[in-house]
Amino acid sequence: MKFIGITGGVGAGKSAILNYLNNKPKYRVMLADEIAHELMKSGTEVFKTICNTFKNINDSEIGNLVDESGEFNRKNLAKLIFSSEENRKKINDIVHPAVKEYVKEQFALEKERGQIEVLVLEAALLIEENYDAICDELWYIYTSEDNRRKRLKESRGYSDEKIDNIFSSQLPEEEFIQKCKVVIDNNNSLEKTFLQIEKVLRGELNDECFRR
Ligand SMILES: CC(C)(COP(=O)(O)OP(=O)(O)OC[C@H]1O[C@@H](n2cnc3c(N)ncnc32)[C@H](O)[C@@H]1O)[C@@H](O)C(=O)NCCC(=O)NCCS
Ligand SMILES: Nc1ncnc2c1ncn2[C@@H]1O[C@H](COP(=O)(O)OP(=O)(O)OP(=O)(O)O)[C@@H](O)[C@H]1O
Repeated sequence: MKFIGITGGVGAGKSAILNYLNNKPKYRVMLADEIAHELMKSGTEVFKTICNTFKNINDSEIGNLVDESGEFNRKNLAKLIFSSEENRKKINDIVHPAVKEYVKEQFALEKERGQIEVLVLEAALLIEENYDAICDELWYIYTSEDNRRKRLKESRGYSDEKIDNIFSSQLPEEEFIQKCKVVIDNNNSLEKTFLQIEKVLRGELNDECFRR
Protein backbone atom coordinates (compact mmCIF):
# COMPACT_ATOMS: atom_id res chain seq x y z
CA MET A 1 0.00 0.00 0.00
CA LYS A 2 1.29 3.40 -1.01
CA PHE A 3 0.70 6.38 1.32
CA ILE A 4 0.47 9.80 -0.39
CA GLY A 5 0.30 13.08 1.56
CA ILE A 6 -1.28 16.05 -0.22
CA THR A 7 -0.97 19.67 0.80
CA GLY A 8 -1.22 23.20 -0.55
CA GLY A 9 -2.32 26.67 0.43
CA VAL A 10 -5.89 27.75 1.06
CA GLY A 11 -8.04 27.59 -2.07
CA ALA A 12 -5.44 25.69 -4.12
CA GLY A 13 -8.08 23.20 -5.27
CA LYS A 14 -7.23 20.32 -2.94
CA SER A 15 -10.89 19.32 -2.43
CA ALA A 16 -11.52 18.89 -6.17
CA ILE A 17 -8.37 16.81 -6.51
CA LEU A 18 -9.17 14.64 -3.49
CA ASN A 19 -12.65 14.01 -4.86
CA TYR A 20 -11.05 12.82 -8.07
CA LEU A 21 -8.72 10.46 -6.22
CA ASN A 22 -11.47 9.22 -3.92
CA ASN A 23 -13.41 7.93 -6.93
CA LYS A 24 -10.61 5.58 -7.90
CA PRO A 25 -11.03 1.94 -6.91
CA LYS A 26 -8.87 0.83 -3.98
CA TYR A 27 -8.08 4.40 -2.97
CA ARG A 28 -9.01 5.84 0.40
CA VAL A 29 -8.80 9.56 1.10
CA MET A 30 -8.50 10.98 4.63
CA LEU A 31 -8.89 14.68 5.37
CA ALA A 32 -6.96 16.00 8.39
CA ASP A 33 -9.43 18.88 8.73
CA GLU A 34 -12.38 16.47 8.96
CA ILE A 35 -10.52 14.31 11.49
CA ALA A 36 -9.65 17.45 13.49
CA HIS A 37 -13.31 18.49 13.57
CA GLU A 38 -14.38 15.07 14.86
CA LEU A 39 -11.73 15.25 17.59
CA MET A 40 -12.77 18.83 18.46
CA LYS A 41 -16.44 18.03 19.06
CA SER A 42 -18.05 19.12 22.30
CA GLY A 43 -17.07 16.98 25.29
CA THR A 44 -13.93 15.43 23.80
CA GLU A 45 -10.54 15.70 25.51
CA VAL A 46 -9.33 18.03 22.74
CA PHE A 47 -12.41 20.26 23.17
CA LYS A 48 -11.91 20.46 26.93
CA THR A 49 -8.19 21.22 26.63
CA ILE A 50 -8.78 24.04 24.11
CA CYS A 51 -11.55 25.56 26.27
CA ASN A 52 -9.31 25.35 29.31
CA THR A 53 -6.32 26.88 27.51
CA PHE A 54 -8.36 29.86 26.33
CA LYS A 55 -10.70 30.25 29.31
CA ASN A 56 -9.21 33.61 30.18
CA ILE A 57 -9.34 34.99 26.70
CA ASN A 58 -11.06 38.33 26.93
CA ASP A 59 -10.91 39.72 23.47
CA SER A 60 -14.00 41.51 22.25
CA GLU A 61 -12.66 41.16 18.71
CA ILE A 62 -12.83 37.35 18.89
CA GLY A 63 -16.12 36.77 20.75
CA ASN A 64 -17.28 33.50 22.32
CA LEU A 65 -15.36 30.41 21.26
CA VAL A 66 -18.32 28.15 22.02
CA ASP A 67 -21.82 28.88 20.78
CA GLU A 68 -25.30 27.99 22.14
CA SER A 69 -25.14 24.47 20.71
CA GLY A 70 -22.09 23.78 22.88
CA GLU A 71 -19.79 23.38 19.86
CA PHE A 72 -16.95 25.66 18.78
CA ASN A 73 -18.08 28.74 16.89
CA ARG A 74 -16.23 28.31 13.58
CA LYS A 75 -16.11 32.01 12.76
CA ASN A 76 -14.65 32.99 16.11
CA LEU A 77 -12.27 30.03 16.14
CA ALA A 78 -11.02 31.14 12.72
CA LYS A 79 -10.35 34.64 14.14
CA LEU A 80 -8.41 33.12 17.04
CA ILE A 81 -6.38 30.79 14.82
CA PHE A 82 -5.55 33.17 11.99
CA SER A 83 -4.96 36.39 13.92
CA SER A 84 -2.23 35.24 16.30
CA GLU A 85 0.72 32.95 15.74
CA GLU A 86 0.91 32.25 19.46
CA ASN A 87 -2.73 31.13 19.71
CA ARG A 88 -2.50 29.15 16.48
CA LYS A 89 0.51 27.29 17.84
CA LYS A 90 -1.29 26.57 21.12
CA ILE A 91 -4.31 25.11 19.31
CA ASN A 92 -2.23 23.18 16.79
CA ASP A 93 -0.18 21.67 19.62
CA ILE A 94 -3.40 20.37 21.16
CA VAL A 95 -5.21 19.23 18.01
CA HIS A 96 -2.50 17.87 15.73
CA PRO A 97 -0.82 15.22 17.89
CA ALA A 98 -4.31 13.71 18.27
CA VAL A 99 -4.92 13.93 14.50
CA LYS A 100 -1.57 12.28 13.81
CA GLU A 101 -2.27 9.48 16.24
CA TYR A 102 -5.58 8.77 14.48
CA VAL A 103 -3.89 8.86 11.06
CA LYS A 104 -1.19 6.44 12.19
CA GLU A 105 -3.85 4.07 13.55
CA GLN A 106 -5.76 4.12 10.26
CA PHE A 107 -2.54 3.61 8.29
CA ALA A 108 -1.70 0.53 10.38
CA LEU A 109 -5.27 -0.75 10.06
CA GLU A 110 -5.36 -0.40 6.26
CA LYS A 111 -1.96 -2.01 5.94
CA GLU A 112 -3.17 -4.96 7.97
CA ARG A 113 -6.47 -5.27 6.05
CA GLY A 114 -4.63 -5.15 2.74
CA GLN A 115 -7.65 -4.00 0.72
CA ILE A 116 -6.50 -0.50 -0.21
CA GLU A 117 -3.80 0.16 -2.80
CA VAL A 118 -3.36 3.87 -2.19
CA LEU A 119 -4.04 5.75 1.04
CA VAL A 120 -4.21 9.53 0.66
CA LEU A 121 -4.02 12.12 3.44
CA GLU A 122 -4.82 15.78 2.82
CA ALA A 123 -3.46 18.12 5.46
CA ALA A 124 -2.81 21.86 5.53
CA LEU A 125 -0.05 21.18 8.05
CA LEU A 126 1.49 18.16 6.34
CA ILE A 127 5.00 19.63 6.37
CA GLU A 128 4.85 21.37 9.74
CA GLU A 129 3.62 18.13 11.33
CA ASN A 130 6.36 16.04 9.67
CA TYR A 131 4.12 13.64 7.81
CA ASP A 132 7.06 12.95 5.50
CA ALA A 133 8.13 10.44 8.16
CA ILE A 134 5.10 8.24 7.47
CA CYS A 135 4.11 9.11 3.87
CA ASP A 136 5.86 7.54 0.88
CA GLU A 137 5.40 10.70 -1.20
CA LEU A 138 4.34 14.30 -0.59
CA TRP A 139 2.38 16.21 -3.25
CA TYR A 140 2.02 19.99 -3.35
CA ILE A 141 -0.97 21.44 -5.17
CA TYR A 142 0.41 24.63 -6.66
CA THR A 143 -1.94 27.49 -7.52
CA SER A 144 -0.61 31.05 -7.54
CA GLU A 145 -1.69 33.44 -4.78
CA ASP A 146 -3.48 35.62 -7.34
CA ASN A 147 -5.54 32.69 -8.66
CA ARG A 148 -6.32 31.44 -5.16
CA ARG A 149 -7.40 34.91 -4.04
CA LYS A 150 -9.66 35.23 -7.08
CA ARG A 151 -11.22 31.79 -6.60
CA LEU A 152 -11.74 32.27 -2.84
CA LYS A 153 -13.46 35.63 -3.38
CA GLU A 154 -15.72 34.19 -6.06
CA SER A 155 -16.58 30.85 -4.45
CA ARG A 156 -16.54 31.61 -0.74
CA GLY A 157 -16.90 35.38 -0.63
CA TYR A 158 -13.73 35.68 1.52
CA SER A 159 -12.51 39.25 2.13
CA ASP A 160 -8.98 40.36 1.24
CA GLU A 161 -8.29 40.70 4.97
CA LYS A 162 -9.32 37.08 5.70
CA ILE A 163 -7.29 35.84 2.73
CA ASP A 164 -4.21 37.82 3.83
CA ASN A 165 -4.49 36.42 7.37
CA ILE A 166 -4.72 32.84 6.15
CA PHE A 167 -1.91 33.29 3.60
CA SER A 168 0.38 34.57 6.33
CA SER A 169 -0.54 31.59 8.58
CA GLN A 170 0.66 29.12 5.94
CA LEU A 171 4.10 28.24 4.59
CA PRO A 172 5.49 30.18 1.61
CA GLU A 173 5.25 28.56 -1.83
CA GLU A 174 9.04 27.94 -2.02
CA GLU A 175 9.01 25.86 1.13
CA PHE A 176 6.15 23.68 -0.11
CA ILE A 177 7.98 23.16 -3.41
CA GLN A 178 11.23 22.36 -1.66
CA LYS A 179 9.68 19.78 0.66
CA CYS A 180 7.32 18.00 -1.77
CA LYS A 181 8.53 15.49 -4.33
CA VAL A 182 5.57 16.05 -6.64
CA VAL A 183 4.17 19.44 -7.62
CA ILE A 184 0.78 19.49 -9.34
CA ASP A 185 0.02 22.74 -11.16
CA ASN A 186 -3.66 23.65 -10.71
CA ASN A 187 -3.52 27.11 -12.26
CA ASN A 188 -5.32 25.97 -15.39
CA SER A 189 -8.39 23.81 -15.94
CA LEU A 190 -9.13 20.89 -13.64
CA GLU A 191 -9.04 18.62 -16.73
CA LYS A 192 -5.38 19.58 -17.22
CA THR A 193 -4.72 18.95 -13.54
CA PHE A 194 -6.29 15.48 -13.68
CA LEU A 195 -4.09 14.63 -16.69
CA GLN A 196 -1.00 15.58 -14.65
CA ILE A 197 -2.23 13.39 -11.81
CA GLU A 198 -2.66 10.41 -14.12
CA LYS A 199 0.90 10.93 -15.37
CA VAL A 200 2.25 11.11 -11.84
CA LEU A 201 0.37 7.96 -10.85
CA ARG A 202 1.88 6.17 -13.86
CA GLY A 203 5.30 7.31 -12.66
CA GLU A 204 5.78 9.71 -15.57
CA LEU A 205 6.97 12.80 -13.76
CA ASN A 206 7.83 15.64 -16.14
CA ASP A 207 8.48 19.40 -16.13
CA GLU A 208 4.81 20.23 -16.29
CA CYS A 209 4.09 18.72 -12.92
CA PHE A 210 7.52 18.23 -11.39
CA ARG A 211 9.39 21.45 -10.82
CA ARG A 212 12.57 20.38 -9.06
C1 LIG B 1 -9.88 27.66 11.68
C2 LIG B 1 -11.19 27.18 11.09
C3 LIG B 1 -12.32 27.35 12.10
C4 LIG B 1 -11.46 28.04 9.83
O1 LIG B 1 -12.65 27.67 9.19
P1 LIG B 1 -13.06 28.40 7.81
O2 LIG B 1 -14.30 27.70 7.33
O3 LIG B 1 -13.12 29.87 8.01
O4 LIG B 1 -11.86 28.14 6.81
P2 LIG B 1 -11.29 26.77 6.24
O5 LIG B 1 -11.66 25.60 7.12
O6 LIG B 1 -11.65 26.69 4.79
O7 LIG B 1 -9.73 26.97 6.41
C5 LIG B 1 -9.04 27.90 5.62
C6 LIG B 1 -7.61 27.40 5.38
O8 LIG B 1 -6.87 27.36 6.58
C7 LIG B 1 -6.28 26.08 6.77
N1 LIG B 1 -6.21 25.81 8.21
C8 LIG B 1 -7.19 25.36 9.02
N2 LIG B 1 -6.75 25.24 10.28
C9 LIG B 1 -5.45 25.64 10.26
C10 LIG B 1 -4.46 25.72 11.24
N3 LIG B 1 -4.72 25.35 12.49
N4 LIG B 1 -3.24 26.19 10.89
C11 LIG B 1 -2.98 26.55 9.60
N5 LIG B 1 -3.88 26.48 8.60
C12 LIG B 1 -5.10 26.02 8.94
C13 LIG B 1 -7.25 25.15 6.01
O9 LIG B 1 -6.62 23.96 5.63
C14 LIG B 1 -7.57 25.98 4.81
O10 LIG B 1 -6.53 25.97 3.86
C15 LIG B 1 -11.13 25.67 10.69
O11 LIG B 1 -10.27 25.48 9.61
C16 LIG B 1 -10.70 24.81 11.87
O12 LIG B 1 -11.54 24.41 12.67
N6 LIG B 1 -9.39 24.53 12.01
C17 LIG B 1 -8.88 23.71 13.09
C18 LIG B 1 -8.69 22.30 12.61
C19 LIG B 1 -7.42 22.20 11.83
O13 LIG B 1 -6.34 22.38 12.38
N7 LIG B 1 -7.54 21.89 10.51
C20 LIG B 1 -6.42 21.76 9.63
C21 LIG B 1 -6.02 20.34 9.61
S1 LIG B 1 -4.43 20.05 8.85
N1 LIG C 1 -8.47 24.38 -11.84
C1 LIG C 1 -9.45 25.14 -11.35
N2 LIG C 1 -10.01 26.11 -12.10
C2 LIG C 1 -10.97 26.92 -11.61
N3 LIG C 1 -11.47 26.85 -10.36
C3 LIG C 1 -10.94 25.90 -9.55
C4 LIG C 1 -9.92 25.00 -10.00
N4 LIG C 1 -9.60 24.18 -8.97
C5 LIG C 1 -10.38 24.54 -7.94
N5 LIG C 1 -11.19 25.56 -8.28
C6 LIG C 1 -12.19 26.26 -7.43
O1 LIG C 1 -11.46 27.02 -6.48
C7 LIG C 1 -12.15 27.05 -5.24
C8 LIG C 1 -11.22 26.56 -4.13
O2 LIG C 1 -10.94 25.19 -4.35
P1 LIG C 1 -11.00 24.11 -3.16
O3 LIG C 1 -12.15 24.39 -2.25
O4 LIG C 1 -10.90 22.76 -3.78
O5 LIG C 1 -9.64 24.51 -2.44
P2 LIG C 1 -8.94 23.82 -1.18
O6 LIG C 1 -7.50 23.73 -1.53
O7 LIG C 1 -9.63 22.54 -0.86
O8 LIG C 1 -9.19 24.90 -0.05
P3 LIG C 1 -8.93 24.77 1.55
O9 LIG C 1 -7.49 24.99 1.73
O10 LIG C 1 -9.75 25.83 2.16
O11 LIG C 1 -9.35 23.40 1.96
C9 LIG C 1 -13.39 26.17 -5.42
O12 LIG C 1 -14.49 27.00 -5.70
C10 LIG C 1 -13.04 25.31 -6.61
O13 LIG C 1 -14.19 24.92 -7.33
